[in-house]
This record gives sequence, C-alpha cells and structure tokens, in this order.
Amino acid sequence: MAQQQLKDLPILSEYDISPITGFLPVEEPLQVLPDPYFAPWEETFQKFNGLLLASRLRQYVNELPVLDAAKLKTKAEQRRGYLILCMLSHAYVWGKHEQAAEVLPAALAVPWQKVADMLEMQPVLTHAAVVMWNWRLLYKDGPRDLNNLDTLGTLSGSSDESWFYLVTTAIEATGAPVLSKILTAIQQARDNNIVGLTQELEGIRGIIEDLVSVLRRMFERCDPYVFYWKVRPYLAGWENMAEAGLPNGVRYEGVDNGEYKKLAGGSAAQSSLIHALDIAFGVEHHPTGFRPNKAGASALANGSPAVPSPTPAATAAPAAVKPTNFIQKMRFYMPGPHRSFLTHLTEISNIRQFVTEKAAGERTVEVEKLITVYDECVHQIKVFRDVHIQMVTLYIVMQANRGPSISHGGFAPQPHAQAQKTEQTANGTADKSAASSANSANSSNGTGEKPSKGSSILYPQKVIFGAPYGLAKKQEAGNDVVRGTGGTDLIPFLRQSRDETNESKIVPTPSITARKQSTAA
Ligand code: HEM
Repeated sequence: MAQQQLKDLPILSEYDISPITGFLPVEEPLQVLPDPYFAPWEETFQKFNGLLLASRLRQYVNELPVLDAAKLKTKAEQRRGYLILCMLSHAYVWGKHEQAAEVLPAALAVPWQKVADMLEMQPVLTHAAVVMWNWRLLYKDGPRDLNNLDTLGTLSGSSDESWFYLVTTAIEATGAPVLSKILTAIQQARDNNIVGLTQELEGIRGIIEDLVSVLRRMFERCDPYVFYWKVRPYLAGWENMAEAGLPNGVRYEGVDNGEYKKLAGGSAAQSSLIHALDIAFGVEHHPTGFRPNKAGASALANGSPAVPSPTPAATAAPAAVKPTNFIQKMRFYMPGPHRSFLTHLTEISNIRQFVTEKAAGERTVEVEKLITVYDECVHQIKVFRDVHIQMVTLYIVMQANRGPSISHGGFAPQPHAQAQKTEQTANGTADKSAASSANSANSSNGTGEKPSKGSSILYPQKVIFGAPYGLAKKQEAGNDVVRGTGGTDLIPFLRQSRDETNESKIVPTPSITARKQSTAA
C-alpha cells in the first residue's frame, strides 16, 4: 500500500511567527507612526486618558478627520494604527460616567475596519492589540521580561493595567521557543524517534513550567479591584451587551452601510500560544456542559442541539458540524496568519496519537519515559489553568461579589438596560445568571448603601454569560450550585477547560471536579 503523503511542517516565518519571539513581533512595536499624516491619531492617543477623565473624548473625536488607513504601509505601522484605534474606540464607546455610545463615528470606524482587514482581524479590541503590539523595552538590549517591559498605552492610565498586559506579553515571550520545539517533536514522531521526542518534550515541559511562574506574577502588581472596576469594563466588546446599553452592538459609521456589529472583547483566550499548546497535546475543548457521547454523537448537556461555529474559517476542526466552544471562537479574533498557523498545526498534530500508540504496544523503558514526560507536559498546562482559575476567582468573582466601593462603580446607570431586564423577565427569557450577578454586586457594595438601578451593568463577563455557547445555559434544572453570585458562571467554563486538559493525559489522574463528583455520589 502506498504510504500516505504527509503534509509539510509549517515554516514559522510564513505565518508571521518568529522562532525566537514567537507570536510577538521581532522588532519592538512602533512608538509613533512615522507619517505626519497620522498626527491627529497620535495626538489624540497621547491625551485620550485625560480627555476621557474630563468626559471630553467623544467631543474631541467627533472633530477628527477621517484618515485613510491604506497609507499605513508596513505591518508595524498597521499594528500601531490598530492599537491606537482599538484604545480610542473602546474609550469612546464605554466613556467614563457616561452612557455607552451606540454609534462609532467614521473617524474611528472607517480606518479601524480598513486596518483590521489589512491584518485579517476584527475591528474590536483584541489580545493582539493590547498585549502583543503594546510594549516597549526599557533597555533596548535587554530581554523581553517583566524587568524590562513597559506598555505604550492603557485605557485606565493605571500601572495595574500595564502590569496586566505586560504579564501576558512576558508569557508570550517566555513561550516563544515552544513553537519550534513542537514542530521538531512532530517530526520526531514522524521519524518514530522515541528518544528524540522525549528530549523535545522535556524542553517543552520546562517552558510550560516557566509560563506558570510568569502567570503567578500577575498577583504582584495588578490590584484586583482596579482590574475589575477600572480596567476590565473597557476591554469589553459589544456582543451580548444589552445590559450595558448596547442591545444591538455598535454601529460603525461609514462601514457596511452603518450596520450594527456584535463583536466580543479582548481576552487572553485569544492567545495563539495557548491554542498551540492545546493542539500539540491533543487537548480538545467542547461547549461548556458538552461531552461527546460514546457513539461520537454530540449534544449539549441541557439537551440543546449542538451549535455550529458562526466562523467556520476560524476553527481548525475538520468535522462538518462540530459544536464550537468559546475558546475556538476566539480564533476569529486573532491575526489572520496566526489563525492559519493553528489550522496547519491541527492538520499535522500527531504527538498524542504517537504516544498513545506506543503506550498500547511494548512498554520498554524508553516508552515508559516518553509517556511520563508527555503526561508531565499536559500536567503543566493543567497547572497553568489551575492558577488561572484562582486568578479569575480573585480578580472577577470576588470583586463582583463585593461590589464597587462607590455605588455606581464609576459608570453611568443605563436606564434602558434595567427596563430591558424587566421586559426579559416578563417574557421569561431573562439571563438568570447575569441578573443574579447584577443583584449580587448591587447588594454588597460594602457601604451599606443601595446602588442605583442598573449600576452593575458593566460586567464584561456578560460576554460569557450570554454567549451562544451557553455558559449560563448549561446548568441542569434544579442544580443551582454555581448560580447566584456574580461571575461564578465563569468557573464551570474554566474548570471544564482545565479538566479537558487533564483528560488528554495518557495515564489520566482524576480531576478535582471528577473527584468532587465521585465524593458527592
Ligand atoms: C487578572 C488576570 C486574568 C483574568 C481576570 C482573566 C480572566 C479570564 C476570563 C474571565 C476568561 C473567560 C473568557 C473571557 O471572558 O475572556 C479567561 C479565559 C482565558 N484566559 Fe484569562 N484572565 C487573566 C489572565 C490571563 C493570562 C495572563 C493568560 C495567559 C495567556 C490568560 C489566558 C486565558 C486563556 C487561554 C483563556 C481561555 C480559557 C482556557 O484556555 O482555559 N488569562 N480569562
């Protein structure tokens, strides 16, 4: 029988990836656009924190000219332009102590759409903008680590926000060498080289351990209160944001006949690095509450039919109708070349299959060692997710439960949002979890004072609550274990993601969730 032709391994540079800096650009991001034509953007970017604080940003932006983004010649210029437009637009839409703006003026909307097209991205704030293209080196010849990085811009003007981005930038930098190692490991598996593969996996394990160490540094200089109340609201997009005053999303003036767009906001779930690790180790994510049954058919735990991806190009999975979870959906928001790289990687990913096959055969010393190192790699990805869950608990769930220290949390009440909630409740369609989140934050602001109605509207995690992939909808009837407090619905999603990682081990260790379930039973 003729041997099946294997697809070539990807050449990193063809996907805008460096073997040294990974998904981060090799050169430092531009700190200013060189063409004076773009001076209006640069000047606005320089003072937008002050304008926002003084509630004058919208007025200022409304007077800006509509510039032609086609004049952004290089990739570096396009990324700088995109970063500026992401920050100005999110500041414009969410405002400060202002109602959310439903219409983005042409001066931002038109060039934003144009430059997003050039980068094969979406006109909405993304991980790429604020993490990958928003840093500079303090000492030019120094490393890309937390002792040598600064941001180019923040929405809140706070050092906490800078740290939040920079920890993630440092994670991207630390993880960069893993990409070449993954490709070498795939080649070793093709060559049936057990010892070579084991060595490569040992290197990968060390890098993932380093990622966990950098992740833990988030706690050092990013204050959870500042993050939750002052930073996170600005990262939100406009998908499922009815309660924040954007039931239809945002209209981009001068783009697509002014149609509303609903786009999710920025999230490190858009990090191509973490996706690459999942693909390399065969970690499969499913919609929350969803588990493929033994016959291979798909259904959601709540009985709903599986939801096909709205962005088939963004998902790498070959299956015709495969339910897409939030993590896969996030590929839609990555730069085009990185998304394509993940698709290519999925097509050639063979490490898990190779180790599984070896594990089913003769258990030589080499095979035992291979299995152990493989499982240790997967375990480290799981540990990364464990630490991440602790982080989300502190930075989101606990902050939402405590409520703001001033009654409105720094945001304007949205009367029509409250009206809509009432209407939804009347129709029996209210997102109970979102409502309970709002109630929870309203009733516990730590001052004994009852906040004004609608004051808790700006919880960007509603992107999650309302997502069609069903974080809030996956609960079994009568099971209210995780309902009732702000943010808690995130946790099942993240736990499942962690448990799916654990399940990728060759010799599985019981997950915490599984242990709890068996104890309860
Ligand atoms: C204060 C720090 C952080 C908070 C509060 C936080 C919060 C969240 C939340 C709420 C989600 C759910 C999806 C969403 O709303 O976007 C999420 C997902 C995710 N975050 Fe973070 N995050 C933090 C830091 C990080 C960092 C530094 C990374 C590193 C790359 C990261 C990687 C991810 C990934 C990969 C997901 C998708 C879920 C998964 O793969 O398990 N996060 N994060």
